[in-house]
Amino acid sequence: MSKRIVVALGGNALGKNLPEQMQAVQVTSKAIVDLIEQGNEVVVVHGNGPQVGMIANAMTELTRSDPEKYIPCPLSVCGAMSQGYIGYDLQNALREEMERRGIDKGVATVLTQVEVDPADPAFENPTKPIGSFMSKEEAESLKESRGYDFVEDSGRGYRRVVASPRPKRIVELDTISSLVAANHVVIACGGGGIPVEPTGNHHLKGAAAVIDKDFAAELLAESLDADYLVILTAVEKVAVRFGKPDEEWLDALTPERAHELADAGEFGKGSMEPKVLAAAAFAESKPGRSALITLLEKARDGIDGKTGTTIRA
Ligand SMILES: Nc1ncnc2c1ncn2[C@@H]1O[C@H](COP(=O)(O)OP(=O)(O)O)[C@@H](O)[C@H]1O
Ligand SMILES: NC(=O)OP(=O)(O)O
Repeated sequence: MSKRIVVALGGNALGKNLPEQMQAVQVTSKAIVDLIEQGNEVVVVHGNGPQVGMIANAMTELTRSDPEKYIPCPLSVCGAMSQGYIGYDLQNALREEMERRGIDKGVATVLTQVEVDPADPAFENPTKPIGSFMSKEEAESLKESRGYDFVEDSGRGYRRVVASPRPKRIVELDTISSLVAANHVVIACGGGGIPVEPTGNHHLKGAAAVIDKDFAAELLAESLDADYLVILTAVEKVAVRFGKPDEEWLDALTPERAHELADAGEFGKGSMEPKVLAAAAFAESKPGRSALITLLEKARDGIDGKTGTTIRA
């Protein structure tokens, strides 16, 4: 039976540079078009951690090269740039894959703003890893020279961390909804959405943050009354005791169990934890809704119930 599916794609699944991204979106598009071919309505949300970090770094280098000539670029604008260039590649790869399979559907990227609360405590406690992975020494040197915060990210190296407030409202929701209703494939809320704060006079002010795309995808899935939230990442299943000799991969979780395990610190902060919490929130938001966390290449098998971790009430 056809379902409305919101697919959240990990930023790390999009490659580390432009040529890698170009290749990665081919694989990604095959997985997504598989779902479209089965008759599902698909809305795509992508991450931007590595990409927004790279853009912010490039813009900072530019300003440092000539502070008279180049003014600093806000993180919200770096987020907007990442939505544009990831959307550009993803939109083209999806269009090409659909054309190859004879699927006649439009595909559009909606530059999406997402409201956050300026009083969100996340602004005082940066947790969102962005940019490339680096050694402890490199991280310490950048902390010293630029004042950035760093964290060790799930055994893969050190990464800069920035504030990651919870998404409150999707500004362009009506536009996204109209495109979905008109049977288009929509790419929206990229990088969790451009974080903005309402000012009370119609202006939306960019916030210095990167929203977690799993939480934004959850909000979008609820707002569009989707049936299924599919979070595609670099592991096939969620684990307990992840990376330890007695690691155990999980086929299924209830939202209650997901919360218990998150409280026990089983999931990487800023990596697996937001995915599990977003999946649990969606599964408990309305009877019949469920979520899946799996490997990008296994999306179809996951939806067919053959793999992945399913979160269902
Ligand atoms: N308990 C866990 N189970 C599985 N993976 C985990 C767990 N804790 C941390 N991780 C890490 O989280 C990663 C997924 O997060 P991340 O790479 O940030 O996602 P994204 O695909 O959105 O970029 C996995 O590849 C794995 O290294
Ligand atoms: N914005 C965001 O959540 O990006 P990642 O998926 O790359 O972490």
